[in-house]
Amino acid sequence: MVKFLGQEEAIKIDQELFTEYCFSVDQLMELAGLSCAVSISKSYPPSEPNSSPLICCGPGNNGGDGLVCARHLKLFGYNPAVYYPKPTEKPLFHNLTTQCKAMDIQFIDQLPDPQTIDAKYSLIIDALFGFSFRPPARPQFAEILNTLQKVTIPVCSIDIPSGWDVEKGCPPEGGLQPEMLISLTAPKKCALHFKGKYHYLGGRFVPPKLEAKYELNLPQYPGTDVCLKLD
Ligand SMILES: NC(=O)C1=CN([C@@H]2O[C@H](COP(=O)(O)OP(=O)(O)OC[C@H]3O[C@@H](n4cnc5c(N)ncnc54)[C@H](O)[C@@H]3O)[C@@H](O)[C@H]2O)[C@@H](O)CC1
Ligand SMILES: [K+]
Repeated sequence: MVKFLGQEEAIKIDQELFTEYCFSVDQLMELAGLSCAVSISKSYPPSEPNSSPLICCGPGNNGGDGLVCARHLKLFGYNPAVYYPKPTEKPLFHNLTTQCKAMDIQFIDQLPDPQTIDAKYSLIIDALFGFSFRPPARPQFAEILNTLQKVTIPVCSIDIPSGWDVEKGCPPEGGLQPEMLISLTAPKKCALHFKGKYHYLGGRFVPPKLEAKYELNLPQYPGTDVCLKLD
């Protein structure tokens, strides 16, 4: 069985990819975001009427995956919009935002109320927080999560359902219940509590020696695919 990572282990693997293997964040983020877009296209094909995902991006690298994913979804024929309430100053994030805007992806300044979200969009892509999140969410994001909990369109979470404890899962007071989860690199322990329909693995960039060192026991990706549906 594939290994479900604890928070510290996920952070350690991430660090090792950058230090020992000399990947840049841009490289891994591009592969992660692409695998998210491909996974989403398999579960929610762009040919379905009104294929307008709203990608909610947080302040860290999980948000960056969301921006990359938005760009690829646009190329796949979707009409994505982005909500990015706390943009990061770093050049990488500035570039990703510029690329999206240059491709006519709409950025919205305010998150509408749940009813308006349901009427305007087909899917929420939750790229708010990944494996570095520590609950509880601070007020600005607690409010955003509270709104997203009330929408009835499906939610697809990238790496971690935002607001969840990376290891223990959904907080006792309630949280997002995504229909789809895309685990990147390897699933984290919270994914054991995921009850949605589609669980994908993406981020096909783990060097075999690193996989062996951490005994990730990753399933075999089919052929040249960048993602894989887990049972
Ligand atoms: N090596 C990997 O596995 C890769 C990871 N990537 C992505 O990077 C993610 C991890 O990114 P980061 O380490 O930047 O962290 P996150 O994106 O998980 O979040 C960090 C940000 O959230 C804020 N934050 C943390 N707790 C908060 C709270 N309680 N309330 C409000 N804000 C809070 C922090 O201040 C920081 O700005 C992964 O989950 C994955 O999506 C990919 O981009 C590329 C490869
Ligand atoms: K997320």
